[in-house]
Amino acid sequence: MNKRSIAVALTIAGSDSGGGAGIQTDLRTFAFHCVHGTSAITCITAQNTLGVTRVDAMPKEAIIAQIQAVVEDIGVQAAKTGMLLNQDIIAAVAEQVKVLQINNLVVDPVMVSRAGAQLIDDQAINTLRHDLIPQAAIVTPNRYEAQILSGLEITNLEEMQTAAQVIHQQLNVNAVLVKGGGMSGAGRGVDVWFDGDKLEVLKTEVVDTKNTHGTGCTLSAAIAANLALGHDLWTAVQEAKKYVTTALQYSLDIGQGQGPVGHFFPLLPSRDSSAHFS
Ligand SMILES: Nc1ncnc2c1ncn2[C@@H]1O[C@H](COP(=O)(O)OP(=O)(O)OP(=O)(O)O)[C@@H](O)[C@H]1O
Ligand SMILES: Cc1ncc(CO)c(N)n1
Repeated sequence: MNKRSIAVALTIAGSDSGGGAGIQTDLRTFAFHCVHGTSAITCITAQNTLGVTRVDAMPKEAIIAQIQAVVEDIGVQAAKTGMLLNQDIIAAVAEQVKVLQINNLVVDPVMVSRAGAQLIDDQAINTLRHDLIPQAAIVTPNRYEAQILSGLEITNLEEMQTAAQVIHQQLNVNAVLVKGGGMSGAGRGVDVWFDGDKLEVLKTEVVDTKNTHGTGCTLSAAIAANLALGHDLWTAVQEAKKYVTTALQYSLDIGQGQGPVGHFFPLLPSRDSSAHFS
């Protein structure tokens, strides 16, 4: 049998039982980019469109074993991290990224939900800041995470731009994308990129939907997928931004709360960009 060559990406993240964020969304995003998805599960959330009802952390040895099993045999061209939950897990992941020399790492610093609730404690944030983020090709904080990482309040586009520059400098990270999903008014859905050279505003149309669960995971997974395919970082970010916008246009109206973004649009018989699933 012929061996086919395919790009491989790894997601190090939590499981979302509702299928809208975390590992489930990451693997779907990889698949729809024609990238083979591998995973290291950090925690199991009991979650649906209404929220998270329980979180169980995986033992750190199990997380390390998953990463080693994938990288030492299969190898990965890119990776992303999502929900890492606690300091022990963050430290273990940071150590593996270093030892196994995982390149093209996208760090989605999952710390605060879009609604503004802090998900991990201060010690964990410190370890994220010092041990993991400096190893990233790009870090993708949302508005609230960018506030924590920069120490600045963010209420408008100008403050997003300042925060991106401060994070770049203070955390010694290659590139920063401050995401504007949590902004109101004209800033909603506008992201800011800074790589120490170019300060860019990424803008697509605002999608008017309540079903935005998994936008951050989809964006970071799509950046990783594009990096695995060999695109440069700036191209990967632009492509990923377009991808998440389309996924929002095809978001799924399931459950009683905030439904997830939709990844199935390439499979639909007739694509109507104004259509939402219902
Ligand atoms: N209504 C919207 N219209 C257009 N783009 C949006 C909208 N909501 C979010 N986005 C985009 O989705 C991407 C993810 O940003 P967001 O700020 O939602 O991340 P997050 O808070 O990490 O997401 P999550 O809800 O998965 O935790 C960004 O590119 C953002 O601009
Ligand atoms: C498992 C998981 N990862 C990330 C997020 C952030 O959207 C979430 N809600 N759940």
